[in-house]
Amino acid sequence: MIEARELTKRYGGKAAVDRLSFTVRPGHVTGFLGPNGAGKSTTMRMILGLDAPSGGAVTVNGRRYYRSAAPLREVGSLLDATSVHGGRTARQHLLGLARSNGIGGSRVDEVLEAVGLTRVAGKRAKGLSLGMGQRLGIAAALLGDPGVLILDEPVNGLDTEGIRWIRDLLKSLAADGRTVFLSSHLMSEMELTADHLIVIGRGRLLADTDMRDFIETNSQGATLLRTPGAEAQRMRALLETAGASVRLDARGGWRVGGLTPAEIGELARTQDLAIHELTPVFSSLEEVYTDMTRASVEYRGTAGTYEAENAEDAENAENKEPVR
Ligand SMILES: Nc1ncnc2c1ncn2[C@@H]1O[C@H](COP(=O)(O)OP(=O)(O)OP(=O)(O)O)[C@@H](O)[C@H]1O
Repeated sequence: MIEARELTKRYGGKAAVDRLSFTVRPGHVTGFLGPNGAGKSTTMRMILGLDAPSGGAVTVNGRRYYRSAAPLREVGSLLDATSVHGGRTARQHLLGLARSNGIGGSRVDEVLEAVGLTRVAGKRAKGLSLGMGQRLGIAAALLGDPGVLILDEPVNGLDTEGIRWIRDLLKSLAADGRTVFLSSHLMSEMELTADHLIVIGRGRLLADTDMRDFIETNSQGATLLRTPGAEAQRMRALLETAGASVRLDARGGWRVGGLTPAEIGELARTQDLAIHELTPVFSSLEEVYTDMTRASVEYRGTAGTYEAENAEDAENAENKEPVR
């Protein structure tokens, strides 16, 4: 269990983390979301005792983590997979960590096997691919068989198979009763992996909520509509005339907003148009998250005029209560 209470970190005059309170519970995969610069890494570093809070406190299993006698047995973390001595082999790297934490050498072989690096265990870290380096970081996090895992962007650099592997791994670790806390900018992956979410923006809590509740409560209701190809444009025109928003859905068919499925069906009947599918759909995590954090985006490409566009949004967001 990780508990943050009024956790704050200031750099100069600026609050990178601003009175953040949340609890990360065992038995769940908790996703930690926020735009670039929102304060995720700073929060994780404070949990691990690598940065000192300017105010408030954060504990792991009720204690400040840096006071732990056998840290790797309590918390496994992956913050930066490239922070490995390039001249050491994968096995040497893990053996060094194991020794300094009183962990036997046989565990090193177990975790190498678990992350699929046994074949390259004798290879120097600087010769490992991005994905292999990421797996080595995950192996180090698992080394002490810890009850709490804190992973900053663990799928960074992993291929499709690797992403699926880590999804299954994290879910099974949570199902074993461990506390799993991870950040990622890959929303589609987060939607599949996490069952709870903590969302921050500009260092402040925006939401601390169950994943399904978050999506269902904040979704713009819409309907997926499929019609025979020959009638699609007539159907679209009919819906738009009735005031609906209609756009192509990535899965094929139209995504219709502003009308209920029953209203769509009745409209189609008036023009004798056939319907092959009419399914209520929720927004994706990405859509809900993008709406929620729009005001908190600190770094944005120049195609959007951020300062002017968001000044008012940001003010409104700061006065909002977090979603719980
Ligand atoms: N050592 C530091 N000195 C000064 N400012 C810092 C320092 N570390 C972080 N910051 C600032 O604190 C804010 C939060 O940064 P942080 O890296 O925690 O965000 P993040 O949510 O992890 O971002 P990203 O998604 O880009 O990794 C940013 O404005 C960053 O510039």
